[in-house]
Amino acid sequence: MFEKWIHEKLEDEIGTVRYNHSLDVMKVSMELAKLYGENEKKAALAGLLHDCAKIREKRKLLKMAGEFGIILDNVMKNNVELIHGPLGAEVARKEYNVLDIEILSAIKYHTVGKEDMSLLEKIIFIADYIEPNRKFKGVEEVRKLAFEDLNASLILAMDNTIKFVIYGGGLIHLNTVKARNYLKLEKSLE
Ligand SMILES: Nc1ncnc2c1ncn2[C@@H]1O[C@H](COP(=O)(O)OP(=O)(O)O)[C@@H](O)[C@H]1O
Repeated sequence: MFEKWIHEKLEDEIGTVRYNHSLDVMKVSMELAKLYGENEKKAALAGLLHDCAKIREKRKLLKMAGEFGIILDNVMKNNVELIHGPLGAEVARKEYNVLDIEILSAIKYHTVGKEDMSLLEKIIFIADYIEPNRKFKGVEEVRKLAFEDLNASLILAMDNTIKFVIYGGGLIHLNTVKARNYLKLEKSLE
């Protein structure tokens, strides 16, 4: 769907398993875009590139974040895996020539979310959570809900993630708390 070099570079950078996950996220993102009236091509590109900075080596991740001038908050310093969102937006812009700020923002916030998310941000967040190879407990319910009530599916996914992180003794990213609270308030006004 996109130029061959994009696919080749992506697979080379993040490995075949992550690349295949990205293709699945791309497909689900397009389905959701069609259902909820978002631009399918934008959803496809954001879905494809959402993990473009998913680098395993902690040192390389931190080095790149430094080079791109990304300011790390305490939660990101504690769990460097979370850096791949904001770093991904920078990599997508500089290395994959993505200029669309809505796509870049969807990549940036795909793991932790943010307060008052756009439709595209919501779609990429939930597509990453429900793509067909995700097998964890509770995913079925979120998967079903995503096609019936997008906001409700996001709340459930965020609740699950918050519980999962607490269970593992980790730090919850504040964006996720803000995103969840905003969605809950929004829902109560529906
Ligand atoms: N909102 C959050 N706050 C803190 N940690 C989180 C949050 N969301 C995800 N994490 C943690 O960050 C890591 C990466 O998450 P994610 O990118 O969703 O994983 P995956 O590799 O399955 O795509 C996981 O270990 C997860 O526990």
